[in-house]
Amino acid sequence: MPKLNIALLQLKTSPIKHENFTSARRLLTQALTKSPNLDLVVLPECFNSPYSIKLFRQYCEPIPSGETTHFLSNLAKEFNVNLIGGSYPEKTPEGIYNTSTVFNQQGELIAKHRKVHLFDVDIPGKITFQESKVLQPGSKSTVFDISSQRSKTPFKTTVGLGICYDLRFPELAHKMARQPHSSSLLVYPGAFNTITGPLHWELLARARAVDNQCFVALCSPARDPDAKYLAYGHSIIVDPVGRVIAEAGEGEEILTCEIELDDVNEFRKNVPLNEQRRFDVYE
Ligand SMILES: NC(=O)CCC(=O)C(=O)O
Repeated sequence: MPKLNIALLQLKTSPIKHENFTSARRLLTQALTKSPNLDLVVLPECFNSPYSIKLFRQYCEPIPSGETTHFLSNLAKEFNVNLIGGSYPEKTPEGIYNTSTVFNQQGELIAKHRKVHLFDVDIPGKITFQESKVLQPGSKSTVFDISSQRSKTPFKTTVGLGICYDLRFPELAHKMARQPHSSSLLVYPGAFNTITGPLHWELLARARAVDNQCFVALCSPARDPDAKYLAYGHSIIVDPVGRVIAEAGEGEEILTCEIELDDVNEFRKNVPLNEQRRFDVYE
C-alpha cells in the first residue's frame, strides 16, 4: 500500500528574512526527527516575510535566481525531501506575483505556481485586503508528479497546488483533480485570518476534498499576536471522504500525517462521480 508521509511546517514568520530561513530549517530538522520517512514537506504562504501589501515590494525576488529559491533548493537537497516552498513574492519585469515553488529530493525546481485568485476583500469593520494593489494574478493551474525513494513503500503520485484564496474556487481544484491530471492530493499554502478562518478554512478544505475525492492539505503560518495580519493557523489535512485527519493549533507547530494514497482510488471507485458527471446538462 503506497503511503505518503507529509509534514506541514506551521512556522511563525519574522520581518527578518534570514530568521525565516533559520525557522524553516529548524522545523524541518524537528519534523524529520519525529518522522524520518517524510516524503513531502510544505511551508506556509508568504513564509519568508510578514504577509502585508506594504511589504511585497520590499521582499520580492526573482525566481529562480533569488536567495529564497536558492535556500529552498539547498534545503530539499540537503534533507533529501520533496519540498513545497510555501509562497513568497516573485519579482518579474511585468510585476510582482505571489508564487510557490516546488523542489524534488535532488533540489531541482520541478513546479511553480503563481496565485491565480488575488485576495481582494472588504468586510466592513473587520478586514480589508487588496492584493491586486501590488500583485499580478497568475494565469495557470499547476500540477506536478512526486515520487519518493525515502518511503518504505515507494510511490509516484500527482499533486495539485494552489495558494490560499485559490482554495475558494472549486473550478481550479476540479481542473487539478479531475482527468487528465487526477491529482490525489491538493496542497494550498495559505494564510487565512482570524475573521474568515473560523468561518471557512476547515469547511473549504473538506469541501474541496469531498468534491474531488482526494486528500487536501492547507499549511498556514503560526499566529503572531503582535502582527498586523493575524493568521488563523490551524494547518489541516483532510482525507478523500472529507474527514479531518490532522489539525494544528494556532502557534508554531509541525503537523505530520501518513496518507494512504490508495484511499483516493478506492473512494473514487466506490462512489464513481467521475463516470457519472453530466456535462451535457451542466453546459
Ligand atoms: N492570503 C489569502 O489569500 C487569504 C484568504 C482568506 O483569508 C480568505 O478568507 O479567503
